[in-house]
Amino acid sequence: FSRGPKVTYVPPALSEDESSIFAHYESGINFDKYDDILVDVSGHDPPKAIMTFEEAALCESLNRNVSKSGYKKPTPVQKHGIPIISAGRDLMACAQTGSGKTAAFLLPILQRLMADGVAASQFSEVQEPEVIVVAPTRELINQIYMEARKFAHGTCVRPVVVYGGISTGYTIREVLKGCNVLCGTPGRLLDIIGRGKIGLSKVRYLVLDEADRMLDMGFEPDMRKLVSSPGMPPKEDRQTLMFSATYPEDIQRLAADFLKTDYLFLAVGVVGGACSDVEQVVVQVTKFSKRDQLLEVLKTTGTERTMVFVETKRQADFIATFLCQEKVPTTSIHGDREQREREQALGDFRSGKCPVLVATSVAARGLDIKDVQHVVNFDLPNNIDEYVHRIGRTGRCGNTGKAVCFFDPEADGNLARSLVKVLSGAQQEVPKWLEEVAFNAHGTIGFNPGGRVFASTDSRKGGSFQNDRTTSQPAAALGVAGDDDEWE
Ligand SMILES: Nc1ncnc2c1ncn2[C@@H]1O[C@H](COP(=O)(O)OP(=O)(O)OP(=O)(O)O)[C@@H](O)[C@H]1O
Repeated sequence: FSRGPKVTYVPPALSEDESSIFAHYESGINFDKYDDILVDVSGHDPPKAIMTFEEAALCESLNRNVSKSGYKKPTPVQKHGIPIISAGRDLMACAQTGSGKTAAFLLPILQRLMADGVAASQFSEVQEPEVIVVAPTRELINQIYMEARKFAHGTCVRPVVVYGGISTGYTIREVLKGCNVLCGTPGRLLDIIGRGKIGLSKVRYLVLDEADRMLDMGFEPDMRKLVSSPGMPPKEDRQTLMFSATYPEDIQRLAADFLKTDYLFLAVGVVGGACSDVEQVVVQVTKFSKRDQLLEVLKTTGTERTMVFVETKRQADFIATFLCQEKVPTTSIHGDREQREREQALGDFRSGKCPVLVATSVAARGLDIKDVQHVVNFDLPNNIDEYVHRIGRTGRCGNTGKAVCFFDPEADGNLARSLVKVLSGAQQEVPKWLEEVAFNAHGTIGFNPGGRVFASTDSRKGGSFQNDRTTSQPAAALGVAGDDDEWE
């Protein structure tokens, strides 16, 4: 697993200060509208949803941590997901970006560990975690770890995080101090397991966040390796939980290999639908006009936090340099930057020191950053699901946001049709010219811009997917992650 020179980076020690552990932003004006979203639970005998956190019957310390986090009532994925997980069922859950999927799995898992009196083992040469959480990028797994650390605060349960780009020696020392909830990116996780530092026989929960990404061609082999690692309980003897905002149908089918046959499928809203709290604007551009138009957009957005997505690592550096020259305080994140730089960039963006972050798709999924008002798709991804994740960096937790996308008919024609569908599915205005591009690109058959575009459907129901995602192409083949970008 070691590529290039030995990594020595050790992340700065985390603050033990409660105000920093529980720092959070407020839910937005549309938080209560979550209640209006249609929810579909399919599969045999699903447990009843809860309406309040009290009904989740969390232990005192978890309850305290939930309220210190500013959570007053559960979001739909939490209302349904928490009792499903507490009932011991396997779950494939799909809910829109920013709607609280992380707490939906962390809370019932931590509750079970607490109820069973699980306590972090003392230092030991082999650690045996009860929970394994995997996610596709370093920054995302770190964020999930921070959430786990927050909810487990003041309890005996110890979460640990492992990911590429930081010193392996340091990582192993952290694991050996005690580890109940092991959060990791696949490569580093398998590395540490392969070194004999982790025993898997006590694993009760396996969580795949951004599950469709974890099971596409890029990561599927790692996931198969993980579940067939020595000691890992078979799916019948563990609980497997999958979360994402998007689920191509073929990935759903493949996911079933990892789940018990009676798993429940939870769809909050339309599978793969964009969050309607994000205002989406599509601007027609040419390859040569993009840079000026970006400046134009940034002028009107001022210093509000903006993420600019580009296709390649080179392009990310290039645009970030260009913006700095234009006196826009900008930083960048992509797979060629060292981990120290990536964390610094994210930190500067989070704190507002650099209000503009130029990113490849490495930052498209899961990142939850306060006050991101704008997302600009300077380059469009080739895959509509990736677009949905990218624009979901704004408009989170009932807050509103705006996404501007530059559409170059020369280069982006293949996305026109699915973009029209996503726009209309989220009740956004569809420009006439875009409809025309979509129409010309694909002819009339099956083209239905105004109609219902996505079925929120469990693939077991068979064939009712009406979207373009019937085959998920691997991120690498599509250039999703900025062609050659590395995810973990
Ligand atoms: N019940 C709640 N009340 C208030 N805030 C909440 C609640 N649940 C989650 N949040 C907050 O909402 C934000 C978004 O949650 P989270 O990151 O889990 O979303 P997500 O569904 O995983 O999104 P993505 O698809 O982008 O990964 C976080 O800041 C989280 O702390």
